[in-house]
Amino acid sequence: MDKLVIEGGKPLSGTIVIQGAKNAALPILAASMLVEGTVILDHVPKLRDIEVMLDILRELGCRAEHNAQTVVLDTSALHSVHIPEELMGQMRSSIFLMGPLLSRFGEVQLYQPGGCAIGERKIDIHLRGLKALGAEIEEFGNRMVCRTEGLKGTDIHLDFPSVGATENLMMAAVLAEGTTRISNAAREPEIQDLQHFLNKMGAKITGAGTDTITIEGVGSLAPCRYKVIPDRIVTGTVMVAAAATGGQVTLQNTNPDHLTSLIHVLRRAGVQVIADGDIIKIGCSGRPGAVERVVTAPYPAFPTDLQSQVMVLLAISDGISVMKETIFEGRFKHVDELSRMGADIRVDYNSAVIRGVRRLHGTTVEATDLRAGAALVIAGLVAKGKTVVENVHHIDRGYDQIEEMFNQLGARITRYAAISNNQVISG
Ligand SMILES: CC(=O)N[C@H]1[C@@H](OP(=O)(O)OP(=O)(O)OC[C@H]2O[C@@H](n3ccc(=O)[nH]c3=O)[C@H](O)[C@@H]2O)O[C@H](CO)[C@@H](O)[C@@H]1O
Ligand SMILES: C=C(OP(=O)(O)O)C(=O)O
Repeated sequence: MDKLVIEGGKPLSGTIVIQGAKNAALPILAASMLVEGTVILDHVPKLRDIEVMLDILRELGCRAEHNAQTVVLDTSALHSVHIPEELMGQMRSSIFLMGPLLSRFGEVQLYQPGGCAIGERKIDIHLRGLKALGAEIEEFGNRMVCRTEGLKGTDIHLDFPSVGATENLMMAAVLAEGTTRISNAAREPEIQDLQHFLNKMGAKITGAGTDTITIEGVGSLAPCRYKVIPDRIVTGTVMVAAAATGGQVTLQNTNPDHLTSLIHVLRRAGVQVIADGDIIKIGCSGRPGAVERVVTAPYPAFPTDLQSQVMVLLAISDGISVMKETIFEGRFKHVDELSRMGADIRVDYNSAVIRGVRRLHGTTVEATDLRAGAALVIAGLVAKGKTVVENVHHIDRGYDQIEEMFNQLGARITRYAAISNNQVISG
């Protein structure tokens, strides 16, 4: 597995352009299977999860190319509705194909999705919603066979505003007969992006961004070209890294409206944040202040995907902060690693009490999941001395070469690519 070696202690400075959003691109790639013809998607980041999604689409018979930041999909030769177990297990987002394939072909065979070990991550809300639309789902252990004689619009209330279930059901309902209303829907910006994309292809969806989404079924869709929104979590990761290193950074291709809760937390910590159009400027001099209480919750509240990164800032702040995680029960795995770098953090059930220390020190740490890994890279940038972050493949799921992203801002990070057994070469 690749590792990153970080020489810490240098403030980040300069300008950076933010990549397109992984969590918007993945459902949009799946939604493209609803249409016959050529779909062109711009600003799709080069990430491990995107590669896996494209591999799945190729298995289904779709032609898929990803050059620079543009993906070209030709869905006219789709011939399979069977997603291979090995690919299905590589990420959570493989589940996004359930709604579109079922809707277009009346059948899909797939397996339980994989993904980061951050919690149990059931799919019961997806399955209940699809059954309400008229799907018959048989489960054989890990394997699921879903069939329908034709989906029919209905009212669906989600027990929890699940992002993935909201998206899956929107995609399933687009070609269903009649009108579907999803209440207690998730409101994340990526759901609005999916609505914009589907409507551009001729769908009739309103309400994304609110807790009630209405989908009027249409007979067919027409292919289109679409640009994916900026990645708010990558934006937030760079903002936190800039602040934690006491740097001055300008971020381009951002949407500050998607980051209101983070901006609020950073300002409470004494970080200077200036938002102007699609540009965010971050400046921080001196030690950040503690933030009494940060609670993760569905959008527009503070995002769970930025919890670990912000914890690094709080770990070196002046005072005591509390971070409460309400979305995923297994999302404090970075705490042990940060503690080994000198942080003072105590976890009690779903809350972490963080007593700020003056500095962290470099050591060897392990990325246990995507955002935990990003947090350890920030910790390495802040720390005195050398930090080695292992298991970088988790980070590669969501950041397009994180070392290059930070090195553009003056960081000193080297990737070592493992090639076999104990042999390593510099990347
Ligand atoms: C590709 C993508 O967009 N991933 C994001 C998406 O994940 P994802 O769509 O998986 O997250 P959900 O909103 O569905 O999950 C939130 C909570 O609901 C639970 N749940 C979900 C579905 C279900 O059928 N049953 C159930 O119990 C999950 O275990 C979790 O505790 O939203 C999360 C919450 O903002 C983010 O952290 C992920 O980065
Ligand atoms: C948890 C994440 O992604 P996924 O839902 O794809 O596992 C994430 O992006 O932080």
